[in-house]
Amino acid sequence: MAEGVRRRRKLKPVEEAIQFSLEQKDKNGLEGRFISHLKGRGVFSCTDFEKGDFLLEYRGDLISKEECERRQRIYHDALKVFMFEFRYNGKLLCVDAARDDGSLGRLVNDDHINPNSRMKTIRVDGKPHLCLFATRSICPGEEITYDYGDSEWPWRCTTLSVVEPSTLEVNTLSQSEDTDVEKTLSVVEPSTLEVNTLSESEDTDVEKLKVVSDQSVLDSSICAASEGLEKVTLNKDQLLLDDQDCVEKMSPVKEHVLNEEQSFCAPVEGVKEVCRHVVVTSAISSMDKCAECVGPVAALKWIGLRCKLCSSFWHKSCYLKRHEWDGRRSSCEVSSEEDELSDEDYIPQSESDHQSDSSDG
Ligand SMILES: C[S@@+](CC[C@H](N)C(=O)[O-])C[C@H]1O[C@@H](n2cnc3c(N)ncnc32)[C@H](O)[C@@H]1O
Repeated sequence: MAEGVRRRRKLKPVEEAIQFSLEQKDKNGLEGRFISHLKGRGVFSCTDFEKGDFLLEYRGDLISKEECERRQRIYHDALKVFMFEFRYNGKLLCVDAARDDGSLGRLVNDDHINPNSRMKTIRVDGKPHLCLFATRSICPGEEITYDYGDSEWPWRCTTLSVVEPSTLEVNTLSQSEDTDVEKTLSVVEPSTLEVNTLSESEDTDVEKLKVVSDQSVLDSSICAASEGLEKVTLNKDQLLLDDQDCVEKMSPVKEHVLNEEQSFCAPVEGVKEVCRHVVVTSAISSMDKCAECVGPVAALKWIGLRCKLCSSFWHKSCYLKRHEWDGRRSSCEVSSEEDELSDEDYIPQSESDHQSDSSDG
């Protein structure tokens, strides 16, 4: 067949995952949307996907356990949820997606009951990448979800919050979404160690290992334990089998302190905000959350305050509730860090600052 008319071979899902990982791009057919004040944003399909299809990469900085610990010390809670820890080749690693680079992988929400995708690690040029693959067919309009792993994620419980009638707000737009229950507890199955070798039509040339965490290491009631993790090892040109070790666990960080005594998945206790914030006025993405009220922001891009060190952002009025700000810089209570930025680094406060204050909290 002549070169010009040779039909391009459809890429296998893992090959596609490599391609998108290398290009640092998201695939067409998916979009981010604001869902509700409780859930924040999510990712939705605008096309049909088949079981096994590559969907998205959870893109961010690939960092070591030590760097992850360091960033956790300075990040606000609202940013820590974007840190995805996982074990790879026996090492604890983290993909830090706290910086909003516009990628969709960081916006995919949890569903432990009926998720439609699963996170796998693929190796590209020697480095692990976290990629989501469909576990069933997905229709246009469906939200993409995966199981964050066994943990007491607050949204998983079923306790209804009691709202005083006097504080009820009439908001026709968000009413239906906000009747979502507030979740405070979850039932967690005890972890067991199991290793399965599975084969799936699309990935027949790779071995997939499923490992659920060892109970001796994890307290299942508090840990973001691993579940259904799969590893696909690849390089740019070739799919390789890699059976020497397996991915033990992966999950977005749920407010963890990582140190040797507490296991990897112990919850944070008494972690103080140590960032001496250096705030500047900044245009904030319409879908980002204020670190203080974790609340909604304006429908359009808004002007708020952003810390240059930890990248948290706030409504100005929210920030001022807890911090001092002279219009140029600010500091948090607990820190020994000196901010050494020059005056040129600060954007003066302007009238346009906090134009979205109406949407506070
Ligand atoms: C990695 S972020 C996902 C994107 C997030 N929804 C946003 O708007 O930025 C993880 C955070 O999303 C929220 N989230 C994820 N799954 C959720 C769910 N099923 N219900 C409610 N909130 C959820 C929680 O606030 C969680 O800390």
